[in-house]
Amino acid sequence: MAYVPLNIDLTNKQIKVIGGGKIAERRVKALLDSDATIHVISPDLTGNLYQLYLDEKIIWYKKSFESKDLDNDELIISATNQEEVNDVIKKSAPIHSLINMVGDAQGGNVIFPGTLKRGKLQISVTSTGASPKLVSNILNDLDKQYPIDYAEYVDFLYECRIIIKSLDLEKAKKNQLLESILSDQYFDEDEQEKLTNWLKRQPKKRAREE
Ligand SMILES: C[C@@]1(CC(=O)O)c2cc3[nH]c(cc4nc(cc5[nH]c(cc(n2)[C@H]1CCC(=O)O)[C@@](C)(CC(=O)O)[C@@H]5CCC(=O)O)C(CC(=O)O)=C4CCC(=O)O)c(CCC(=O)O)c3CC(=O)O
Ligand SMILES: NC(=O)C1=CN([C@@H]2O[C@H](COP(=O)(O)OP(=O)(O)OC[C@H]3O[C@@H](n4cnc5c(N)ncnc54)[C@H](O)[C@@H]3O)[C@@H](O)[C@H]2O)C=CC1
Repeated sequence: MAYVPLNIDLTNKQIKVIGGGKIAERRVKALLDSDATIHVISPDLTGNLYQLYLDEKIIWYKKSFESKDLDNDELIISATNQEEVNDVIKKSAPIHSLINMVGDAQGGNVIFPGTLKRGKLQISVTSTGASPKLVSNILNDLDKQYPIDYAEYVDFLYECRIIIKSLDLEKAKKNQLLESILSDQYFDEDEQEKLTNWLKRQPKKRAREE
């Protein structure tokens, strides 16, 4: 089975996480920024999940899973430590749902990659279940390669790209500019400022059309 990498917007979607242990907590943390509604079904919760429940970041059903618990869920995360329960969850999932089986890489239709985040830059790595530890090692290497302040650097690139797109230039010239802003000198904030100011002074596309 081949898994296709996609980045998904889950705003206002309904997510059910079944299980309240360590891995459920990891998934909930990965989903917290998504503005989805997160329901957790589990007789117990880790301390951190319980705090998220108190803070009203998640909705908690203090109970064991039953088939009827799944209805309009766009994403289901099966994260109990009971294989039989995980099997029932999989069988009860509505046909259209995305389902992640944390204990069986190929059992669901969604795999959570390991992710390194630097603001708008996200690097996701998966081995499709072959070796989570390899994924972890690769993420550690990437962590050293892309320091924390990369988030600001990526914001700078984003700002430049918006301006460059608006300029009165041939496509080839724009591509050249987009390439040149990747030069190491622009890791420096003063250089960044000089360049953005210069770009802002260049003639805009619309100015000529008018
Ligand atoms: C399919 C997937 C789940 C999904 O899609 O949700 C999955 C499945 C399983 N993991 C298992 C075990 C371990 N997982 C880790 C670590 C991570 N696992 C992650 C992802 C995934 N793990 C998904 C695809 C991964 C891929 O791309 O290949 C990471 C990358 C991201 C994350 O979880 O957030 C995170 C590193 C994050 C980081 O370091 O930052 C460690 C290492 C450790 O904890 O040190 C171990 C113990 C060592 C070992 O067993 O190898 C087991 C056996 C369970 C058992 O034996 O009971 C299964 C079940 C199975 O074998 O299928
Ligand atoms: N994806 C990954 O990286 C990893 C996945 N795993 C897999 O994930 C599974 C869960 O691991 P952990 O979170 O560490 O286990 P855990 O023991 O910390 O948590 C299991 C949770 O499931 C709940 N649960 C049990 N029966 C239930 C039921 N009938 N209905 C609702 N909730 C129920 C428990 O109350 C508990 O909250 C493991 O069995 C393993 O197969 C394990 C390690 C890493």
